[in-house]
Amino acid sequence: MSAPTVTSAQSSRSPSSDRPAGHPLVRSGRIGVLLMNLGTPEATTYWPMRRYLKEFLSDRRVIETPRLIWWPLLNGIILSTRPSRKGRDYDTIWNKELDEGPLKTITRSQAQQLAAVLGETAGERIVVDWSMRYGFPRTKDRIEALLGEGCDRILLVPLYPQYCAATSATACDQAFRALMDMRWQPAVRVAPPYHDDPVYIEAVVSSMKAELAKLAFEPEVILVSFHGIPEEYLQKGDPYYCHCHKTWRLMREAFGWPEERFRMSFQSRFGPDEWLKPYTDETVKEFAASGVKRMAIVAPGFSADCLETLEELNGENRHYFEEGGGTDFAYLPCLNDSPEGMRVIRHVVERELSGWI
Ligand SMILES: C=CC1=C(C)c2cc3[nH]c(cc4nc(cc5[nH]c(cc1n2)c(C)c5CCC(=O)O)C(CCC(=O)O)=C4C)c(C)c3C=C
Ligand SMILES: [Fe+2]
Ligand SMILES: [Fe+2]
Repeated sequence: MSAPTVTSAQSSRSPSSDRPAGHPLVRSGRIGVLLMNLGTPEATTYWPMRRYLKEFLSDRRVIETPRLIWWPLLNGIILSTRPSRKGRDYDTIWNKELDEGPLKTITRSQAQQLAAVLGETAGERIVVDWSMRYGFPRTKDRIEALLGEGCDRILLVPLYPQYCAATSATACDQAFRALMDMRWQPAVRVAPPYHDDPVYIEAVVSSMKAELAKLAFEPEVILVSFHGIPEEYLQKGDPYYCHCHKTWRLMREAFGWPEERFRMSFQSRFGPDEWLKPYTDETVKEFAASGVKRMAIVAPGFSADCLETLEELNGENRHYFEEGGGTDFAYLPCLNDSPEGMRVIRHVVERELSGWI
């Protein structure tokens, strides 16, 4: 397990002069910032993969199918076959040096870099940490660590530009569950989604332009791919589709390309239900079938590269395009811990800390 705490200082203040004899000393006066992402398996072998998928796919925010129907499916066919198959996919993108998924490596680096920049202005007052909704580091453990560091105010930052109950809300649920049995709860704020924030749009577009400038070809079409969700979640009121659509529209306007050359799609369909359309894999196959030879793909909904981008987009979908007759395929990386990516995280965090610092 990793040791994730990233602190910009070790000391804290306590209201000791107001404390009667015998009352326990609780450190206070500092502000915690918790970057929260999705999570990744601890290893690519069967049992760690199974534990990760079981935790993920048992989340009612992710799978809303009635338990009576879902449990036999999950514990029967899904958890006996998917761990090995997906473990092989994770093997292709695994960070061998640190023996972990790239999502973890990148999220840790984002937290470390954020701690460094906030430390320059706020000194010892701010403590930055990071946690995962599934697997490790656990949100509960990191919130307890922040309290131990003297944080009586915590800013929760779900690292999802577009809000979705299956990602942003479940990350917050996990944090709120940790607070439920605390006597002295910290004051808590939640950073809102940033799908239409000009700083985010500008960062995504300038990062894309820089990546495109490195290519030996100009794509005929750019596909903006977002992680999908079941269609039904949209009908039930989830704003995710609208957030994705707005991000795509603002990116296209900033990019200045017509709709036919700047397309949008949804990836990672799971199970037999209808998911948000158009599907990424079908769109890529259609491009190739209609004679497109050069394309680029980008996934602005992911704040860090992961299985869904490195393997599914840059592996699987590249293969579909080339197999269908395409000649040049470019995957444009996520913002990650790049200067543009850190500019976005810092901007969101500093804005949401206003009044606290
Ligand atoms: C089955 C339902 C799923 C929903 C709904 C869903 C929504 C959703 N997920 C992300 C971001 C990521 N998902 C990742 C992997 C992943 N997603 C699902 C299922 C759903 N996701 C599964 C089962 C998996 C694991 C891999 C697999 O078995 O296919 C990841 C990658 C994590 C990594 O370790 O690299 C991310 C990130 C979003 C943004 C989203 C809805 C908006
Ligand atoms: Fe997912
Ligand atoms: Fe996938």
